[in-house]
Amino acid sequence: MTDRPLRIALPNKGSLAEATTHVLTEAGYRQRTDSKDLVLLDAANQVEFYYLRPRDIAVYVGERTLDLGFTGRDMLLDSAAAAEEVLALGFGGTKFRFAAPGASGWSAADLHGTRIATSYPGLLGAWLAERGIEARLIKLDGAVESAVRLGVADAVADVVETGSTLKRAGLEMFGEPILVSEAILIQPRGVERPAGLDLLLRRLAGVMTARNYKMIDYNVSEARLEAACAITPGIDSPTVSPLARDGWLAVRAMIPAAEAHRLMDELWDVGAEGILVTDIAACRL
Ligand SMILES: Nc1ncnc2c1ncn2[C@@H]1O[C@H](COP(=O)(O)OP(=O)(O)OP(=O)(O)O)[C@@H](O)[C@H]1O
Ligand SMILES: O=P(O)(O)OC[C@H]1O[C@H](OP(=O)(O)OP(=O)(O)O)[C@H](O)[C@@H]1O
Ligand SMILES: [Mg+2]
Repeated sequence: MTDRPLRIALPNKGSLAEATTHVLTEAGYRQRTDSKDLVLLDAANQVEFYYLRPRDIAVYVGERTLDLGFTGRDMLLDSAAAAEEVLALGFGGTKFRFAAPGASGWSAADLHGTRIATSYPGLLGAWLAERGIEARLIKLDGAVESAVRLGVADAVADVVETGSTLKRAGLEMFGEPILVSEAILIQPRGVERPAGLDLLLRRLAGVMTARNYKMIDYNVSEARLEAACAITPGIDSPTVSPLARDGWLAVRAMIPAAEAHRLMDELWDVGAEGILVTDIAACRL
C-alpha cells in the first residue's frame, strides 16, 4: 500500500465515462453513485478518483498533478501532454479519419491547400506536418460533420465509430485511418511506476481476460481425450478429472469467448458430451 492514495483521473462524461466506471467496478474499485460528485475516495484500495472532462485528463497527468488517467489514445496524442500509454483497455474503439463529399477516391495528398475541420488539431496538425501536407485547420468543438455543408471547410477529420454520423452528413471516408484509437490508461512520462499501479494493472488484466474468455466443461471417453484436448488446450493446459463412469473423463478449460460455439461443435464431432460453457466473473492468471 502507498503512504498516500493513488490519484486517478476518470472521464466525467462522454463516450468513455460509463465503460470506464464499469471496468473499475468489475475490478473491485468503488465508483461514484452521484454523477455530480467530483472526487471519490476508495479507502479500502487507497485510491482517489477524480472525475474530469475527458479532454483535460492527459493535461493533468502530463503535469504530474495526478498519477494515472483513463482517456482515449486520440485525446492523449491531441493534447501533446507529457504522458504515456501504460495499457490499452479494449473498449472505446474508434478510428480518426478523413471524410468529404464524394471523396471515396481521394487520398490524403489531395488535401494540400484545403481547409480541414476537426476537434483534434494537435493530432491532425502533427500528422499532416510529418507528411508535408499543408492545409488550414479549422478548429471546432464538435458536430464537425456539418462543417463542409455549412461552407467553413472542404473536408473533415473526425472520430468514427460506426460511420453513421458521417454517412448522414453526406460525407465519404477516404485515405488510411489517421489513427486507430481506444480507451487507454496513461501515466506521466519519465516517472517511476507509482506504488499501486501493478495491482491496478493486474486487476484490469483480470477483468479483460474474464470478458474475453469463457470456461468450458465436458465429458469425453479416454479414447477421445487427446483429440478433445487439442480443441481446448486452455491457457496452460486443461484440467482432466476422473468420472464415476468407467473409461470417461471430465475436462475443464478456458476458451476465447468469441469462439465458444465453433469449439462446442468441434467437441461434439469428436464425441464429447455434456458440453457446458459458463462466464468467468473474475480471474488472475
Ligand atoms: N461513438 C463514439 N463517438 C465519439 N467518440 C468515441 C466514440 N466511442 C469512443 N469514443 C472515444 O471517446 C473519446 C471522445 O469522448 P467524448 O465524446 O466524451 O469527447 P468529446 O467529443 O470531446 O466530448 P463531447 O462530445 O462531450 O463534447 C475519444 O477518445 C473517442 O475516440
Ligand atoms: O461513427 P459514429 O458511430 O456515428 O460515431 C462518431 C460520432 O460520434 C461522436 O460525436 P459526439 O456524439 O461525441 O458529438 P460531437 O461531435 O459533438 O463530439 C464523433 O465526434 C462522431 O461525430
Ligand atoms: Mg464527442
